[in-house]
Amino acid sequence: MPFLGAIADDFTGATDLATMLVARGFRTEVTVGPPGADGAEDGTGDGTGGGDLSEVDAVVVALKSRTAPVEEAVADSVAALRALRAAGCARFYFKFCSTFDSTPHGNIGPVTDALLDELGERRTVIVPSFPATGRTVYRSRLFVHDDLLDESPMRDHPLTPMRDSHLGRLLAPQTRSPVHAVGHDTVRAGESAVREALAAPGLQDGLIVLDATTDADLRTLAAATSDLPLVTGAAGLALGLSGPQPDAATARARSTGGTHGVILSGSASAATRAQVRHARERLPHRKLDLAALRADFEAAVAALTGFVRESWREDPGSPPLIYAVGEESDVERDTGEGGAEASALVERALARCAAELVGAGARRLLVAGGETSGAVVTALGARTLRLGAPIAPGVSWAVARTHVGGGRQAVDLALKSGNFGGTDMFTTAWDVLS
Ligand SMILES: Nc1ncnc2c1ncn2[C@@H]1O[C@H](COP(=O)(O)OP(=O)(O)O)[C@@H](O)[C@H]1O
Ligand SMILES: O=C(O)[C@@H](O)C(=O)COP(=O)(O)O
Repeated sequence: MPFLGAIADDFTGATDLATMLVARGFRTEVTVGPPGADGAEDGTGDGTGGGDLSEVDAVVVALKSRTAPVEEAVADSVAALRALRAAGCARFYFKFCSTFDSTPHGNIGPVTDALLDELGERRTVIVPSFPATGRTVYRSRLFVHDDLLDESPMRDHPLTPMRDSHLGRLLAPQTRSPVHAVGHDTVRAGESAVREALAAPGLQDGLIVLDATTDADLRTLAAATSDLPLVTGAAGLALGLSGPQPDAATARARSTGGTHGVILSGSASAATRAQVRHARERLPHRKLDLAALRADFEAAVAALTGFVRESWREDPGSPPLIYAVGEESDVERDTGEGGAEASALVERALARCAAELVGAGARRLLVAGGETSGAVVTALGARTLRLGAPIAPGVSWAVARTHVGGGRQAVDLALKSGNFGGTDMFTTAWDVLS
């Protein structure tokens, strides 16, 4: 029976948090949408990602709510919370992005307010820090490696441009709750000091931004907030939680053992572009040809899947790469029709390739990019992912039960956030499966 229920505002964020939970000894399942909705539990209980929730310690609901209209994000998050409570969860975690991706309208503030209302609670903490991926919070300012958030590449994010780094100022226009802060001096002084700070009469109501610059700080914060029914943050805070399994190995789902692999990258992030360039030197690869896809979508997809099948025949040990962006200039930047059309076309093409290739025998899929991952998981008809071997901070393999073309197939699937992973991830991720 799950104890911890989490709500993640995007797909890669869900597997990021789930990666951390498995490392902490929680058998963890990611559900696409609320558990129980649309057949999310298929009741097979066969350990391939479609089992019943009595076999897991934590459930992470993957939503697509980060940039959805506020009302939709709130409604989806509250529905997820209700489903998690109905599944037996007693503690809750709202996972948002470690770069606090949001606009002055939301969605982090309104969703947090709504979850508190639903639980009948008056306060929670805000902890985006995740030092393993370079995100730290000091005096309420969010850093991305050496840069303040608003001086990092997030400054020019197309959907959620982050033009401030002060979490109190970012949150205030989004929430009807008062916003407070507990600074790093208190956090460094340890769990009792933080508990004492949180016990202050002025902090019984509202959203409390907590500083953290190291993993040790996050362990302190997790311990000091263990009695809060709801916490919020990136995945870092979960490193201070302790699951019921004796170790991570016991908590992990076993790989399907399938062989043929493929990498599908729709991400335009700097980290992914470096991974693409590294892989191009070492793996069979094809770049998506947007003109060809526009001219004859079916023929262009068939050419790509044909290339992958041919690569498998020639060298079954080298997973081919299909990618959209190798250099920044590959992105069609038109803000009007052209840009929207290009990104939708790329998502549609990679999603179709994924479905066709699983039909053709692909059993290990590494997908780069949050939006891309959402499109691929949807095309594969996967309703649950049972987390397995870790690849890098925030990225793991998972066992997904796919429903493609009337057939059911368990595959190993890794969803990589654009910003995560070392340069050699596309060539080394497979090692932990074998
Ligand atoms: N050449 C391109 N031109 C325009 N949009 C593209 C191009 N290649 C990929 N995209 C789109 O960019 C978006 C990337 O978002 P995502 O998959 O979340 O990864 P990331 O956030 O790491 O860039 C997707 O919608 C994808 O379809
Ligand atoms: O917390 C994080 O940074 C990630 O889990 C995450 O949410 C990243 O989002 P995308 O870069 O849009 O995949």
